[in-house]
Amino acid sequence: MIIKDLPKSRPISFDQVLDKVSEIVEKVKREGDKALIEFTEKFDGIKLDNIKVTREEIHAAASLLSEDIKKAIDVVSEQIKEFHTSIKPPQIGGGKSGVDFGIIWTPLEKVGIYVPGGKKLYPSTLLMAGIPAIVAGVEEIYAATPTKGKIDPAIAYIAEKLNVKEIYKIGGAQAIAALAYGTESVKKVDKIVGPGNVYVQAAKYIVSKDVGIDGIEGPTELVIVADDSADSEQIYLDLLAQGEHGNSTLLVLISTSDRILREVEEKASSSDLTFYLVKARDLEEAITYANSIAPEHLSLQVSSPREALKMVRNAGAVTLGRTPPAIIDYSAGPDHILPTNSWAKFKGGLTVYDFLKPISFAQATNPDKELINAAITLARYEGFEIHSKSIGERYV
Ligand SMILES: NC(=O)c1ccc[n+]([C@@H]2O[C@H](COP(=O)([O-])OP(=O)(O)OC[C@H]3O[C@@H](n4cnc5c(N)ncnc54)[C@H](O)[C@@H]3O)[C@@H](O)[C@H]2O)c1
Ligand SMILES: N[C@H](CO)Cc1c[nH]c[nH+]1
Ligand SMILES: [Zn+2]
Repeated sequence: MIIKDLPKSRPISFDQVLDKVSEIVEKVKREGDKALIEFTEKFDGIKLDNIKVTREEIHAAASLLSEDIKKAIDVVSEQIKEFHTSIKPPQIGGGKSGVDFGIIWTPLEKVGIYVPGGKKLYPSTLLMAGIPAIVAGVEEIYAATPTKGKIDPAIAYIAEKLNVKEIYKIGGAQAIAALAYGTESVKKVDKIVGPGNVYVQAAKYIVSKDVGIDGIEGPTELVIVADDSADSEQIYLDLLAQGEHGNSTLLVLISTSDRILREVEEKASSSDLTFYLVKARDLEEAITYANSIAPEHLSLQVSSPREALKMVRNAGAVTLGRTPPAIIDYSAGPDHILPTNSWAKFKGGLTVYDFLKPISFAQATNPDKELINAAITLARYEGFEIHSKSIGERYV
C-alpha cells in the first residue's frame, strides 16, 4: 500500500497489547518455569524439556558453525568493540570551594539480553548488546531467545565468545518476565536490554517498575530523506531491506524531488508492504517532518548530508549520504539496538553507558565557610533542623 501523507501512528505499538502481556507477566511471576513451559508451547509451538541451554548443547551447536560465519562474527565484533570503547566515559571529577567531587562509573552486576528470534534469527543482536556490556565491565550476562527447539549455532558461538553465563530457550513476554523476576531456571537480572516485537516491548515496559530496561526497541522503523541527487533504486532497496523485519516495520520516504517519489512509487506498487511517500517543499521541511516522526533509523540521502545532519533533532541512528542503513545493523560500529515509537525524542541507541551507573561522590575536607552556611540556611528553611546540626557540628 502507498500512503502519500505522514504516518499518524506506528503500524502496531506495544501499548495495544499491554493487557494481554500483563497477564503473561503475572503468570510467570506466580508460576515460574511451569508458566514458561506452557507459554512456549502456546506461542512458539515448542515443548521444552529444559529451559536453560546446557554448556554441552552450546558447545555442540557452536562447533557446527562454518568458518566464514565465525570470521564475519569476529570482524564485526572488533568494530562494535571499537565503537563502544571509543565512547566509554573516563572516571571523572573535580572540585570547588573546598569540596572534591566526581563520578565513579560502575558496571551493572547482572544483565539480561533479549535476542529476538520469532520470524528471523538475530545473532547480531547478541553482539550489539553483549559487547558494550563487556566493555562496561559487566560480569554476569544472561540471554534469552526463542528457539525452534535447538540453539542456533551462531548464537551459541557468540555466547561462548562473550562468556555469556546462561542462555534460556524462551522468547516473547514470558522471557522478559522471567529475566525480571527470576524462576527456578532463569536468573533474575538488574537490567534487561534488547529489541523485539510488540509483546517483548510491552513486557519490558511493564517490568520496568521493578527492573532496568534500555527502552522500547521494535518493531523497526526507517525514514529516508532524499533530494534529487539520490538514487531511487538504492532508496527502494533500503526500504525493502528494513521491510524484511516484517509488515510491522514503519517505512517512510520524504523527498523534495517529484522524480524520486514517482520512481519509488512505481517500484513499490507491486509490494505487499506499506510505504509512506511524502513530498516536502525543501530540505528543511523534510527534516522537520523526520524530527516529528523521531524514527529509529534515519537516512539522509541528500547532496550535503553533513549539513542536513545539523538539523536533525530526533533519530536513533543516522546514516549519511549513500551509506546503507543496513550497515548499522551489522558492521559500521554504532549499535543496531535503537529506540522506536518516538522514544528517539528523549533517548538514543544502546551504548556502553546503558551498562554503567554514574555513582557520584563528594569529600568535603576543608569546605568554604560560605558553602557550609548556605547548606545550614537551606536546611533550616526546609525545616530539617538535624540536617543543619549535622553539618554545623563538623565545620562551624
Ligand atoms: N529497534 C531495534 O533495535 C530492533 C532491532 C532488531 C529487531 N527489531 C525488531 O524486533 C522484532 C523481532 O520480532 P519477532 O517477532 O521476529 O521476534 P521476537 O523474538 O521479538 O518475538 C517472538 C516471540 O513473540 C511471542 N509471540 C508471538 N506471537 C504472540 C502472540 N500472539 N501473543 C503473545 N506472544 C506472542 C512468542 O513468544 C515468540 O517467541 C521485529 O519487529 C524487528 O523489527 C528491532
Ligand atoms: N534493523 C534492525 C533494527 O531495527 C537491526 C537488524 C538486525 N539484523 C538485521 N537488522
Ligand atoms: Zn535490519
